[in-house]
Amino acid sequence: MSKHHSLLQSFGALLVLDADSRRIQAMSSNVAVLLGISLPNGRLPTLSSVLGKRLGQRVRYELQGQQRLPGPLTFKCPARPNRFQLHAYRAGSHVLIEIEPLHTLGKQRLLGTVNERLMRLAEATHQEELLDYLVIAVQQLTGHDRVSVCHFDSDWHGIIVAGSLATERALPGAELPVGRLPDLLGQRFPAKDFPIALRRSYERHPVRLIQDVMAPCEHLLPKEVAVDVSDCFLRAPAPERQQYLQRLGVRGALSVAMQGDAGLWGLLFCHSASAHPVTPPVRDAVRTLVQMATQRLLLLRARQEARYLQRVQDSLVLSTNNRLKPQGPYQLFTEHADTWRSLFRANGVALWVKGSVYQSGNTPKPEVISQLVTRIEKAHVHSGPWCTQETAKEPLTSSLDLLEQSGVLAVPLPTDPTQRGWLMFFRPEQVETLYWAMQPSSVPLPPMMMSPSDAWCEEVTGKSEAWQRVERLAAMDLGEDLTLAISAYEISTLNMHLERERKALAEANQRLKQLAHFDPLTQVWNRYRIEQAIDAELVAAKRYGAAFSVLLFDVDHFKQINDTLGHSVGDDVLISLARLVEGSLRGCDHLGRWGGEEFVVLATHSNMEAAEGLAERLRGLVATLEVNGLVQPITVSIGVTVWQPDDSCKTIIARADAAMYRAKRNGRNRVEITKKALQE
Ligand SMILES: Nc1nc2c(ncn2[C@@H]2O[C@H](COP(=O)(O)OP(=O)(O)OP(=O)(O)O)[C@@H](O)[C@H]2O)c(=O)[nH]1
Repeated sequence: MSKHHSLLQSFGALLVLDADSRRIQAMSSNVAVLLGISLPNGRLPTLSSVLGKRLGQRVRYELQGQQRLPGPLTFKCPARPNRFQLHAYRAGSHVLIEIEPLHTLGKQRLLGTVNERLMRLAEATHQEELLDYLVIAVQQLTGHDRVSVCHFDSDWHGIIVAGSLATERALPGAELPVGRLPDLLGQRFPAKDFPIALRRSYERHPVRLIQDVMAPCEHLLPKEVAVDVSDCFLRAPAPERQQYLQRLGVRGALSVAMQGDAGLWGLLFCHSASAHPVTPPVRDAVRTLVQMATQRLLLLRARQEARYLQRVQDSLVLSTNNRLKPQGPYQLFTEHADTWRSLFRANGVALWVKGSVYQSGNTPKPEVISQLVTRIEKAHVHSGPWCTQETAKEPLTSSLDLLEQSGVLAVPLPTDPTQRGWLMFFRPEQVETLYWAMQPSSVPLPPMMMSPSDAWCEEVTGKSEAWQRVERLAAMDLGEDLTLAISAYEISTLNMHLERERKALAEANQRLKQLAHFDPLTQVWNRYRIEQAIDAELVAAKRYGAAFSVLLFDVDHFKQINDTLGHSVGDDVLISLARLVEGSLRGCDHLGRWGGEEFVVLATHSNMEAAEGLAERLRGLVATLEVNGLVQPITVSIGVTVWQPDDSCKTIIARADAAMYRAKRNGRNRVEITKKALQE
């Protein structure tokens, strides 16, 4: 325990009891004076002689099994006109009772004032308005010379973001106003002014009141009792804190922590150049106002961030739009780069996808962007964004020629498992002048003496504006959306290729089928296909007894046509004949080219009589055929047979063939039939 911990500020008194809250084991040296009681010489008084029997019992009773009393208790001492308030709580193996005098300011009136101010705070719609109102309200309540709100940045430097000064009061007859402290608005305090121990202590005890930095301290008597008074309101400020406040010209101080959702957001300071008493109700009221304002502040910031994220969300139409009409990275980039630049307050944006670089605004050269991608890709393996606001000092970027860009925010796009894409935003250098109220370690001592009210000035160069947490979050959202959009495009392109290939395959299959089943010259079934059809008919006939017939016909003197008029006329004859015959058949009958100038007709559901009739009809039809260059009529000789049980394709064709030869032998241009099975 440091030495100053056994010293207490004189505006209140402290009693140290045993763990049962029965006996006083130590107390501050001012108890008798503060409460107006006389104490026995040389030994410690009883608790009831200091607090009265009833109050002592109450404290003991209410602290049983508890760490602290739920709230302060007030009491009166017969020798004093005012009332007192006490806080009781446990500290190690002791119970501590802190006693403070209550002044005569009407509590009721204070409550009304505080309520009215709370209402006003709750109505604030902007951070600036809220904090301005807070400092004015607190200043009016406490009457300190200067009330300021100090906000911590990510390096724990403090910046004064709101301030209120007392309106100048002149002493009667004096020319100069009293209690003048300089305005600190916009000035900074270095992180070393807020060491971690100090910040921790604010987290435990949000309120710190020092009524008079210079006031002599009260000792704890007897000194041998080891008491931890670090939780005490009344603990005396550490000597270094005292010196610090004195350097600031401050004698009376009240400070209240503003606790954010991620640690200490800032502090509210009340400073006076002279000693400044603050009554417990006022101190509690300030604490309530600050807490309320902090809540409101967090809410306003959360709303502002939500609005920003919503704007980013609204710009994320890519994934839905792109599903309907997929766009490639280039189109997406050209369409949206301007919006992205404005949302991320960047003056350049670049997209790197599979070695291609798309750029908009002020960006480094494409080859530099590619180099940067290679470096980040190696050094930054996780999926979050990477950023710097000081490219010249950042090892990854310091040797790259990023032109005037000092800030980079890069978001990985996992479009491909082996090679991620990157979306990058660039911000230029933003030269900034910082005013330090207390000298930071980064600024050398000023060349000339400065008055305490002057600030140290620091010119910050080589840095861009910082990338806010919400901007980094939004960039991740955008990165995910863009990844989806690019993937959708790649999938649709792949599908298009697949579809094209599928069509080509289907066409090839179709051609193959054509080649396998159709005669290339006449486009009627080929021999293979007509044999298949006859086989199928044979199976059906065997099972159901449905008779069918086969007609085999051959063009008469076809050789002569070829020889006299040429092969191409011969081809034309075969083509025209096949078309004519096929066109005249029933849907259930089939024509096939058997070979050369021989054709087969498969007539289903057909007996001999019907088949003979069909053959005669075809013979007559063929005779009407006219072919360019041919004078004489074309005739055919047709052999007809009908299905017999135990037929095979071979036997039925052989019978038709025999009939056809008979037709040839009997003078051509005629129909012959073979009814019975041929003799082997
Ligand atoms: N132009 C053409 N001629 C073919 C085709 N296939 C076979 N030929 C010819 O058809 C002729 C058939 O002649 P032959 O078997 O002697 O029969 P033909 O001259 O019709 O006499 P008959 O059948 O006895 O009336 C041959 O000269 C074959 O070269 C073809 O695809 N195109």
